[in-house]
Amino acid sequence: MKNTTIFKRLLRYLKAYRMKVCLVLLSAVISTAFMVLAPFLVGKVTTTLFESIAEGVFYWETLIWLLAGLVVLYLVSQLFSFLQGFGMAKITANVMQTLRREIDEKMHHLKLDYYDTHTHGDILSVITNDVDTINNTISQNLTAVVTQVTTAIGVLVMMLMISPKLSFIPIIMVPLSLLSAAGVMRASEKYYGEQQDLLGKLNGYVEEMYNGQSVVQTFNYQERAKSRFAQLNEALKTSSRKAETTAGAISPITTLVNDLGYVLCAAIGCLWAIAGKIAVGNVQAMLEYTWRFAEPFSAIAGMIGSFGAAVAAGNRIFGLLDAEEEIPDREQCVTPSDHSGRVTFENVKFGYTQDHLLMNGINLTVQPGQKVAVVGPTGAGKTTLINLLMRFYEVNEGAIKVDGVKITDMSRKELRDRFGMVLQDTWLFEGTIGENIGYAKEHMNKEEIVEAARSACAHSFIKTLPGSYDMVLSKGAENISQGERQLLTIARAIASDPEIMILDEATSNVDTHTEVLIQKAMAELMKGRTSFVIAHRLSTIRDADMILYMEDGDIKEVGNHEELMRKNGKYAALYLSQFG
Ligand SMILES: Nc1ncnc2c1ncn2[C@@H]1O[C@H](COP(=O)(O)OP(=O)(O)OP(=O)(O)O)[C@@H](O)[C@H]1O
Repeated sequence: MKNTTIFKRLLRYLKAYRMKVCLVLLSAVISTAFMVLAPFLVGKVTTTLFESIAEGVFYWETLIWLLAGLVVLYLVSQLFSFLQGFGMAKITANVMQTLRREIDEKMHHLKLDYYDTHTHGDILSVITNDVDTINNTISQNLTAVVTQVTTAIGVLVMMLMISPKLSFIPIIMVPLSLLSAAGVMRASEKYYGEQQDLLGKLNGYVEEMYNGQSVVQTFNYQERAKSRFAQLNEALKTSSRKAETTAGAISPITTLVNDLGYVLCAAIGCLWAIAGKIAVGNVQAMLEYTWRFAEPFSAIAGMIGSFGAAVAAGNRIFGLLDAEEEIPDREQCVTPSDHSGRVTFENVKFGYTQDHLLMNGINLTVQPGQKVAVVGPTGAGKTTLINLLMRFYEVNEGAIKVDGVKITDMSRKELRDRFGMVLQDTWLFEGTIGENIGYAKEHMNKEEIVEAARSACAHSFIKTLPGSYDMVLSKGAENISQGERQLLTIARAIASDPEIMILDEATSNVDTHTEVLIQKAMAELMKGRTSFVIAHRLSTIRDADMILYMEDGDIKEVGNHEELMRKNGKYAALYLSQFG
């Protein structure tokens, strides 16, 4: 996306507050203009004092008026500066709230492949860091640009009013200092680029080595790891030193050029004052203005970096906001009258990418209450079958029906309400055990929660935990064991009482006793419901009503265990490879 397009889109968010933005900018202009007038009045005070001393008459009245004028100037300037800051903070807070709301809303409608192609850290960084970067740029730099431009114009006007000839010195010196700074800046940018690259490499290396500490030790890789780290660290030190020393020269160079201009202005001003061509106070005011004239230019140059960061952040935010969305639900959704849990696949074709079909025409009918086991080697398409059933992805051709209605004709909520899922990846949130079980359904009472836990064989272990159902689970439920986590997710699924269950590899990584408990709980969960079980361990699915053997995205064999064993095909080979 072009930088100008990003800026225009960002500015569009301010459109809703255009009146307020105008008032804020007007306040910034007024505050700065009053500030710019101050040195002129201070100069007048000096001239009056000088004349009083020279003439031996003290001009009290003029002095009091001038000082009172100064107080008013400062007061008005600070008042408008406060109004500007207050107004801008309110506007940016509202704009950021809108931006975050839009991102959040978008995330609920994104096509699932967005999550496949972007890491969680990346998406999180958009909603936090990138929005924050925009926030800082709008709140700090937008008004600062106006303030600095007003200052530059105001100071220039004042200098030209006081002494057009003396004004030539700062007018020439400022661009000269900026040009010399630009040369040094280009050199330092190169070193900064190198530094960022090396920093990225070092971070990546450290992460890899620390995460894989046990592997590093197993392979006795410590010494090589240390020497590689030392190499990267040394290179980073050199490029950081070069970047910092070059960048460090910018400020002394520009200050020196501006200081020379200042001295020149002072020398000429003094000579002219002695010759009576200019009032003493005006020389003082000119010196002050010379000083102030350089400031806006270096401030704006400093802001260019932050505008660059805002453009990069905007690019990422709009990249997310423009990402393709899932197809919306139909306006007139159909609600199946039947709640039996019948599932059919009719000539379903599907591919994750346009140019490659994974499934080439799946046909399947599952009767209500049947237990279907899906087996096959890794990458066979077992998870994909479930993803399509839950409508996480859209089929390319054909139709999937639940209780006689195409899933594309139902609302997603209606469809997903009919399903319960117990996955290997047990998702539990920070909260009490009771809340986690009750999450399945609104307004569950304590008895219903305990009943669900009993059916899931989870009640007895929950009773032994400190706090029982009120025990608070930590993030990722790290304070209970893997098996206990699985029993809790089964209890939650039982509590939700869905008509179709999906169970994915729920019994891995647990001890034998817990595995028996989990199998009992799962049997309870599947009772009277249509269920799909994805299992690698074939012992658990021998009693399935239907076994689907999948390979390369298609169903190669269908039947119950005895039928498939008699067939002596791929399922039989897989079974025999596990049980001899
Ligand atoms: N999000 C995705 N984008 C692109 N390709 C994918 C995606 N998910 C899976 N695939 C590919 O589709 C094929 C089927 O994957 P799937 O996850 O359904 O297999 P699986 O049978 O569940 O495997 P496993 O037993 O290892 O979990 C694989 O070749 C896989 O690489």
